[in-house]
Amino acid sequence: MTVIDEMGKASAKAQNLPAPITSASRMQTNRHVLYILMDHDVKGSGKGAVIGFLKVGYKKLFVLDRHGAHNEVEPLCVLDFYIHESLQRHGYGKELFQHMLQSERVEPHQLAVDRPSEKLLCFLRKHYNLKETISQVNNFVIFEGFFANQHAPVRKLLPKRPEEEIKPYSLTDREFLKEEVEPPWPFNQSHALTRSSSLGNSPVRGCLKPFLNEQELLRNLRLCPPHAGAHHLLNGEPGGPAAQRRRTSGGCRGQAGLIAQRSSYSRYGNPKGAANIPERRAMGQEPSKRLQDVETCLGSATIPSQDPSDLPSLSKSGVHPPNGALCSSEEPPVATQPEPTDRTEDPGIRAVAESKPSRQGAHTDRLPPWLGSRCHDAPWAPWGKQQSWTVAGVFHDAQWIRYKQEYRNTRPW
Ligand SMILES: CC(=O)SCCNC(=O)CCNC(=O)[C@H](O)C(C)(C)COP(=O)(O)OP(=O)(O)OC[C@H]1O[C@@H](n2cnc3c(N)ncnc32)[C@H](O)[C@@H]1OP(=O)(O)O
Repeated sequence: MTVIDEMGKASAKAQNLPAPITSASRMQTNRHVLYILMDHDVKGSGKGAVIGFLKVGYKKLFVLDRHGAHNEVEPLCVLDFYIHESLQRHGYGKELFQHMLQSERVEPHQLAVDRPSEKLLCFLRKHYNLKETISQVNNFVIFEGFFANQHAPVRKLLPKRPEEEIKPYSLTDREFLKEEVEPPWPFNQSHALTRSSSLGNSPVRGCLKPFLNEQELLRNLRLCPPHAGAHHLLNGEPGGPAAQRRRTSGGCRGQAGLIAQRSSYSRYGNPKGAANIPERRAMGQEPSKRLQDVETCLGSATIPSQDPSDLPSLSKSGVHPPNGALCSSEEPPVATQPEPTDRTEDPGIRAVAESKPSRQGAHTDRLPPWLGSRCHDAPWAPWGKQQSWTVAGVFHDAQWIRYKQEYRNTRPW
């Protein structure tokens, strides 16, 4: 394994590659074949010395023929080829290559070569008269005669349209050298989980972005399927109040999606969660209406729950309700009535307490607007009553919400 790793490094260096494409570990995970040329007579350790190596393997490729038609083929590919610097141009390369051709029973023109170096092109021209290449859109090079007597089945696809660019969808072994682009949240999560699981480790979360920007937030929310409660809004007349609501309901589809969003929003971003709004306001950045809608909606989806039986004791012991509103030990906390907006009227996107508090609070002026909106629906307002909420159109009782709170830790305060 050490020998293979060292050979891979030397080859990468000779080709100016940033990282080796041949290593013992990679050989274990694919079905490539490594031909190694050894000098057994070399003096020294008595174990011989490696002169060079040639790595080949079958790969599914989409290649263009002379007429520009796509062909799905699975040829034998030359993937890596290296002869030690001190021994190049001594005929060792030819010896190794010839052995491979015989062993694999292929003709040189049937091969595809993965991004050949100038030296290799000279080598193939000199020894095998491979001069004429057929242009490809990927990194593989094929030569004239490739499509004659194909040993592998060739499946013709529709000829490419001239105005369209063909994507290089044949992966090369050198593809990993390109910078890996991480898909946006939440797709990166499943990727991270899969990768770590395949290694036999317990799943490790991928990097969650500390704060989703507005565009990402809206885009991700739109991925959630619409819930039943929002359908009547979606069917409303354009331009009317229903259309106004449609914007908010569209951004907050699906309860599960809401909660997932909320989690990442508070846990990995600003510890205050939605408190980004006033901060941005202070910085002169007014969040857009849509974002406010979404954020309020997210806040609503994680309404602080209280088991009704706990509420009086909370108040008596002087513990403040979780939204931070001050309250006397005698009186229940008072909710702030937010500015009436279309979103606070929207049953599909906000949590609605069955019994709404009627009084306006004097202590909640320090609360930001979205907390006010939650206060309005404060579940602890009518003391001792059994509470239930409709979150994003789905009925939930206090126990459920409390469970969610405790086990998900999505409290924004
Ligand atoms: C898909 C891939 O693997 S691409 C990467 C190919 N590998 C490399 O570029 C690594 C560096 N190069 C090498 O390791 C070797 O030069 C190889 C593997 C390409 C060829 O091995 P060699 O043992 O040198 O080949 P061999 O001695 O049999 O044939 C020599 C011929 O190869 C070509 N060649 C070898 N070295 C060179 C060079 N420095 N410049 C130009 N052509 C060269 C020439 O056609 C040469 O013939 P010539 O000497 O008459 O000009």
